[in-house]
Amino acid sequence: MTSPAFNHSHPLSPLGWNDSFAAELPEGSMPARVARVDRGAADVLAADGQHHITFGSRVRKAAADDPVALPCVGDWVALTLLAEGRYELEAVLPRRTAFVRGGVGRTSRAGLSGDGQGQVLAANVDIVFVAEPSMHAGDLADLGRIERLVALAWESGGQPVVLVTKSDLCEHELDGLVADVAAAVPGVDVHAVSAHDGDGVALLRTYLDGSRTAVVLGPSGAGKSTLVNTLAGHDVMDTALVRAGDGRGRHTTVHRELIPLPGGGLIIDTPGIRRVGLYEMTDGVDLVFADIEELAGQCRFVDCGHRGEPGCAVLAALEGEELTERRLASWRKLQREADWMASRTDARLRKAQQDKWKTIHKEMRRSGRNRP
Ligand SMILES: Nc1nc2c(ncn2[C@@H]2O[C@H](COP(=O)(O)OP(=O)(O)OP(=O)(O)O)[C@@H](O)[C@H]2O)c(=O)[nH]1
Ligand SMILES: [Zn+2]
Repeated sequence: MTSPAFNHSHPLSPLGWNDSFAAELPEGSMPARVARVDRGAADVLAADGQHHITFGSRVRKAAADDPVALPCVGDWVALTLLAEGRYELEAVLPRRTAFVRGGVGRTSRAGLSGDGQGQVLAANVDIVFVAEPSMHAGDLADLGRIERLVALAWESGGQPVVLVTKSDLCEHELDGLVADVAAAVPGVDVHAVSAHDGDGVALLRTYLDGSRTAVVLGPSGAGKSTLVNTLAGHDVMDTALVRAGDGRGRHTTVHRELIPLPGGGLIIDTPGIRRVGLYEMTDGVDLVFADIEELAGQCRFVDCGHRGEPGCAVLAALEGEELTERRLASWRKLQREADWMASRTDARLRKAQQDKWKTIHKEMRRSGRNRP
């Protein structure tokens, strides 16, 4: 990730504003960050406080063509002052990262274009905390679920950080568990945290240095709310202190989804991002399973299915115990899901699959195999 020169003196710096966004701001407009979106209108945080604003005609038109163009929480937007003295949302500045649900082609990056079906759940998220409880209903942390959510995090363009939560409840050797988790997500930081003991919480804050924006993904009961409340220093679901970049904000009780933290940095917390499952996932899967992808590249046959073909490097690694059965199965499962997801949205692939099935059905009719 590029880290543009940071202008600490700008009143919006605490909300994550930086030179790379500033370079995209249309002349004569005012920057603001979207804290919440509600049917054609948004609550935004600007240097002079919070505004409730409507979308301009250009934004409405773009969104009608492709919902991915709709402003979403975390977006940086350009406001223009209308003659009657109120602001209007004139443009969404290019997103650096985005969580996009469905409908986006393989080639589009960070939600910049779609096929008319996609929805952006959160934008400009720098850090994706993946929370997985150390113990879950008597079971140890679920590695498969961690792999899936980390793949999703890579896919968004953000940096994943895995948190083994509720570490105080771990009935096994915690260091061993953290090592197992780390082995499942090469290149990703893994930390044990406990909101109850406060263990690891200070470390979490360091990821938000430089006014970064984070989300917390994870299953129900992983302790996401507890962590967000701990970082916010209060119960964010009840009242929120609306504070503009310069600290001169007003106090309101509006529930916002973009939460500036007292220690610096921001958290985006929405029902959609909490329920994030496995959406479009292609690059992300490749990154989480970079080790297997590399092995697969060494197989004798380029189209090796790793199911017993001669010269298969993947199965050799399995035999040599460099690779576990669990991890190979997890890779196959996520790849199947990723292909299926892509096939739903990639019209060309969809057509190819239809043709394939047509051929198969034709074959079946010819051979009489579909008859009882
Ligand atoms: N022992 C222990 N319990 C915790 C910890 N963090 C959270 N809990 C408890 O775990 C339960 C679930 O925590 P939540 O923060 O509501 O979990 P969540 O991930 O937000 O769950 P959903 O809202 O269902 O998505 C609550 O009863 C918390 O008090 C921790 O570090 N240690
Ligand atoms: Zn192979």
